[in-house]
Amino acid sequence: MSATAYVLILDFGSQYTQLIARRVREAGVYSEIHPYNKGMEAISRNAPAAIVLSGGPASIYGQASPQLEKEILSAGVPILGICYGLQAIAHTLGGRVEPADDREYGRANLSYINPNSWLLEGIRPGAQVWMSHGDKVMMLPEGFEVTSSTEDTAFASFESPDHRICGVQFHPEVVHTPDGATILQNFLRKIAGLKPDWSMASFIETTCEHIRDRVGDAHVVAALSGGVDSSVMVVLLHKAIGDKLHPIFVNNGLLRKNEAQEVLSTFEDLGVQLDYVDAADRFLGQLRGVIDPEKKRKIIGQEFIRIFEEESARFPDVKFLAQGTLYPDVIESVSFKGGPSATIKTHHNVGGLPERMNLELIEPLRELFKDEVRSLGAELGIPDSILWRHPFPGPGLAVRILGEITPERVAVLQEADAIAIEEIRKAGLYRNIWQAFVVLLPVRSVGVMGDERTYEHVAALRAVEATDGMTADWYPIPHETLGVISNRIINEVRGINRVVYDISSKPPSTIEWE
Ligand SMILES: Nc1ncnc2c1ncn2[C@@H]1O[C@H](COP(=O)(O)OP(=O)(O)OP(=O)(O)O)[C@@H](O)[C@H]1O
Ligand SMILES: O=c1[nH]c(=O)c2[nH+]cn([C@@H]3O[C@H](COP(=O)(O)O)[C@@H](O)[C@H]3O)c2[nH]1
Ligand SMILES: NC(=O)CC[C@H](N)C(=O)O
Ligand SMILES: [Mg+2]
Repeated sequence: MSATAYVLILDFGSQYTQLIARRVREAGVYSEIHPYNKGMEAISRNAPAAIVLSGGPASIYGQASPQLEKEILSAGVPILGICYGLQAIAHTLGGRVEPADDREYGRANLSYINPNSWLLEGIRPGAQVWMSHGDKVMMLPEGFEVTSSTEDTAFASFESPDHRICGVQFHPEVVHTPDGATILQNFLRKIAGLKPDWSMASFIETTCEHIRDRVGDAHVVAALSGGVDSSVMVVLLHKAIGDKLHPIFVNNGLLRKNEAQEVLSTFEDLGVQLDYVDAADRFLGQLRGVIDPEKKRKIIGQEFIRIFEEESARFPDVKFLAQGTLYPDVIESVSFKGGPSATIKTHHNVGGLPERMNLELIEPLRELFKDEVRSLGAELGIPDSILWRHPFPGPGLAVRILGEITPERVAVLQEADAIAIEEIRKAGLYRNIWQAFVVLLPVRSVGVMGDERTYEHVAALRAVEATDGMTADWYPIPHETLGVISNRIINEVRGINRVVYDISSKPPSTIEWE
């Protein structure tokens, strides 16, 4: 994205890092998230107009805690430290950070605001802010000025004499800090002098330019599932490089009922030529006897890549593989060294990739969230019927059949899932729900059907609401609809005699069961 002024966000492992990126984009400025220890590398590659240091779970004075690269502070770029980021600035410049006697979590109010503050311009004393810290700055670096305090925290924010380095102990990126957007705007506009000129339209333009530069005369194969992300990615790349793009759609035998036919006809209508690979036997063969969820994911990730490599031999000069990877796929799969965020599950398209791969990756949506991808898709003119499909994971029904995957179990789950979705659509709920599906449990229970004893599988219905999939709550489908779904599944699908409803949120559960 070399032509665009951007904000470099250095991630110290906060749960909110991705929210910072969003807020910056919402303020009309492009941003990129990099690991905390790769800041200088990013700066030397492409100088940012401003830097934000995220929060993080560690204590800056602790052994092996993620440290701020000292040169960042003298790079001449305006810097905003948030929570751990503020503590890192104070610690690195000779201030003092210590464990607090009174830890502060949740609501707090700024009892004092320094009228000289550039960052807090327009914010009134008493403003609510959201806190989440157990450590405190006890002494400021030389020359720095305190710009606000709460009852428990003397140094709730500070600024350097020239106002270009500042920090806030509270979290301006969360909605519970009502003035957070103003504070971030003050930083971006007043302190860093950035203009709000980033939009989805400019994203399309710069991304296309960037892809054309990178690809040159080479050809690109694209992994297309027919889902939201890869459909948007394919249309974007097609705009950038035209016929040098070869989308490949793989039937891994783990798709939903009739999905392969539907995807083929949708893209035929859109006038996009697909390379269709029916590899159901290959995937199901590899997965035989495997029950460990992480093993399933890795096997599927590797098999996908092998197929893409094999297929790419059918086209001339293929050097790249394009995928519809999004930011949440990355953050939940990767944990970088010394750091902070944990691996939750290996998304097949990120951590599931084999170590040696002959194709270079192109992932133009890697920094975006699903709702942003949907608005990008709308900007590209993609129909709502594609953009508003529920997300469906690449490993497909493999992570919804707990225990061993067999062709019979796949068929049972496909039927049950199709009934649930059909009834959810009929009830007019499809678009209110982020994702709904059925999970087949490796548990059997006793039932009675037509005076006969049955001993069959239990199915779980899951429906969640979310905006980006990073957090989610279970969706309250009305009892009447639940009743119809359960009734139809038990009556129409042989092999299931009991349906339960999953009422867990994420966290502490996840959306998929594996
Ligand atoms: N059956 C498939 N054939 C080819 N590529 C696939 C397939 N399934 C997944 N992929 C690749 O893996 C990526 C990640 O899958 P993921 O499910 O997150 O995205 P999606 O399918 O494009 O969108 P959605 O999240 O809406 O389902 C896809 O963007 C695509 O590049
Ligand atoms: O393409 C994908 N490959 C995967 O390996 C994968 N695992 C989870 N998901 C989807 O990601 C979102 C969050 O899921 P979890 O709460 O289960 O982690 C939900 O939308 C999941 O469906 C995946 N998508
Ligand atoms: N949210 C944060 O960044 C917390 C920073 C640090 N771990 C503390 O507890 O004070
Ligand atoms: Mg998908």
